[in-house]
Amino acid sequence: MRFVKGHGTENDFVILPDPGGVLDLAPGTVARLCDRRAGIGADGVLRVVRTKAAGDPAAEAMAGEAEWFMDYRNADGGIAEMCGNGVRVFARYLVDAGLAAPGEWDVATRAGLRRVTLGPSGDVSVDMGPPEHLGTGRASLAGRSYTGERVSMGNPHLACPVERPVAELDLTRAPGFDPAVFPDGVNVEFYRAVGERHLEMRVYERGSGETRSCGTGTVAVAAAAAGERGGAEGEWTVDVPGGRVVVTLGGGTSHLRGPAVLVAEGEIRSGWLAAPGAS
Ligand SMILES: N[C@@H](CCC[C@H](N)C(=O)O)C(=O)O
Repeated sequence: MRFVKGHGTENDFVILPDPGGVLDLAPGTVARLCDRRAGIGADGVLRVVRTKAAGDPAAEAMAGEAEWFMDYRNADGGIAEMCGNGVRVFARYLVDAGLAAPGEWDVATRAGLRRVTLGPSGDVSVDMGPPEHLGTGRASLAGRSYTGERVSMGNPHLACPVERPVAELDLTRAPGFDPAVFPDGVNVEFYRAVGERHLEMRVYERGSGETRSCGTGTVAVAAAAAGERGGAEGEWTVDVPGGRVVVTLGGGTSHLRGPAVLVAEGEIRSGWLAAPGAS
């Protein structure tokens, strides 16, 4: 099976081209592919499938509007509704592979259609839809409790403001949260203002652990920070361990812009896929 490796601000993905939807992507297979020692290594998998062949009625209902469906999986094999860096890398892959033209078009995702804008090379921008503010929530980390804003970007986030530099946080363990408040789990972001409309952020992602960036998370923290300042719309810069993205809030939606890089491509040995360790 062919694969491509890519990343958006070092949030990295194994891209699996499966236009006809023939691939049986079991959670264990995804986890093995994402394993950084025994597999290729990544924060998640992007299966590139034609919307009409996605094998999911909700996805196939978008076939008239989007040719391609982003079937995103977390590193643990679990399914997530949306991935902001993933959709940008997905779009870059489609253009690079000649499967879509540079310009503006919709990608189908489990969270609905997402409009991407890209040239033949360079940054990719995506309309992420309106951040949904759901009130406050709490997380715990290293014996401390944090209050944040619950934000849905199609997937669940808890955006927690902190006073100290985010580099000082210990994210080697998962933050605690109340499963009654977050029955499907949650991506927990910690952010701090470092300038005017300028934030730094670290994240512990549901299903992937600490990653070096989370696109939906950067929009969630920008939306939370804007909410604290009375709904400040416009451009927000968000620094993450893997680089920098720009979030624009306004017009009843949000946009995420940043790099999307294809790094390598190759062939996954079919013997390894069938029986890892045996080939
Ligand atoms: N890294 C992604 C988010 C991936 C999904 C997330 N872990 C979840 O389970 O919701 C991004 O760039 O948005």
